[in-house]
Amino acid sequence: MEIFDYDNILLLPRKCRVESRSECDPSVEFGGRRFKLPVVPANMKTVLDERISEYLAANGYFYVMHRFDLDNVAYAKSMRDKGLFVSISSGVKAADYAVIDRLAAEGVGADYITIDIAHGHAESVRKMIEHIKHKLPQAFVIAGNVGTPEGVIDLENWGADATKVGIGPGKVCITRLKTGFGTGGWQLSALKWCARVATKPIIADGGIRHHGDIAKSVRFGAAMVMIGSLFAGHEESPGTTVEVDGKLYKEYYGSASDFNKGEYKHVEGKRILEPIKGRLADTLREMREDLQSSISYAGGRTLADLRKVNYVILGGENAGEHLFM
Ligand SMILES: NC(=O)C1=CN([C@@H]2O[C@H](COP(=O)(O)OP(=O)(O)OC[C@H]3O[C@@H](n4cnc5c(N)ncnc54)[C@H](OP(=O)(O)O)[C@@H]3O)[C@@H](O)[C@H]2O)C=CC1
Ligand SMILES: Nc1nc2c(ncn2[C@@H]2O[C@H](COP(=O)(O)O)[C@@H](O)[C@H]2O)c(=O)[nH]1
Repeated sequence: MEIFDYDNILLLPRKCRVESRSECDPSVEFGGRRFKLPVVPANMKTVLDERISEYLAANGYFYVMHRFDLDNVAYAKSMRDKGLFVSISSGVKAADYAVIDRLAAEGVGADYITIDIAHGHAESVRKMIEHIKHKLPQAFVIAGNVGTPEGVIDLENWGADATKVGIGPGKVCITRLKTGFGTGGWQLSALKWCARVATKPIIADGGIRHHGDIAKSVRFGAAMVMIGSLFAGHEESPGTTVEVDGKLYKEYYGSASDFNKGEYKHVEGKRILEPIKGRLADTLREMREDLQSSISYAGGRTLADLRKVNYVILGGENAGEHLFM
């Protein structure tokens, strides 16, 4: 199997078919809605809050609200009151079952539910998918995280409508150091490996460091790309602002860090400081422009055209040119 990651792959251009990059359409259909970008901010406390999720939903972007220190039912009701779609996260504990029961009993429902646990290839996830499908059959269920084709196949067979791939490639992740497991360092080839067996959409989760990595994720099979660090550190971001040597930073911490958990138990995440990088809307605009450029280099007009390009692996024993998947 080829092993590579975002920083040692480049996509190869094909003859341009547009006169302007504005003709390239980076929008994507996902779970019955069309979104402006195949990108979703990570469901983490220092990446988004209620205000950011409202902004995203109201402006044509996909979002997944985090599930930490949040009343999911009250949150879902407030989104419904504003006429916005509801996309929440769920764990697999008793309290999470109670949330699903209340969403059903109170008629609030949810449009998207992301079951988001560290080791998502698990019976606990099978049971939660089953429960959601029973109580809220209209909800689009995203389940993860997994890092192997076996994980994708099982989650799909258990009823997940999309799977989330990525064990430990995140910027604030320490899973591979603490446990010796994961897709950190080879996330892009793990995505390719998983996409080969997937029959439903995959969300590539973690490891995105540059906007070009979004196009690379789509090339190797992602329908949607989940991003933490590039979205943390905006003026609107929820993390605490910290000043170091006259420069402003925002904190960005892992959901499995002691900062998120409130205790040092099964810690698999750390806290870092992200330099403040301006307004979220500007980053989203630049991501859209960059992805339009990517599509033009692919010789295409839509996101799907990115899947058609060849690529080269730079350096290492897998180096060389590759024709299609
Ligand atoms: N993508 C990634 O690489 C990772 C992401 N995270 C993120 O951190 C957050 C917290 O994750 P998590 O701790 O799972 O969520 P929860 O604290 O909600 O735990 C979920 C359940 O899964 C169990 N569990 C967690 N890890 C394992 C494991 N390795 N083997 C068996 N059971 C397990 C927990 O039990 P118990 O605690 O008793 O074991 C608990 O019952 C999530 O948002 C998750 O996505 C965390 C680590 C890696
Ligand atoms: N191993 C851990 N992974 C985590 C933790 N908190 C979040 N995450 C994952 O990281 C991505 C974001 O990655 P980035 O490279 O874009 O910053 C996020 O979506 C989760 O899947 C954690 O504490 N440990």
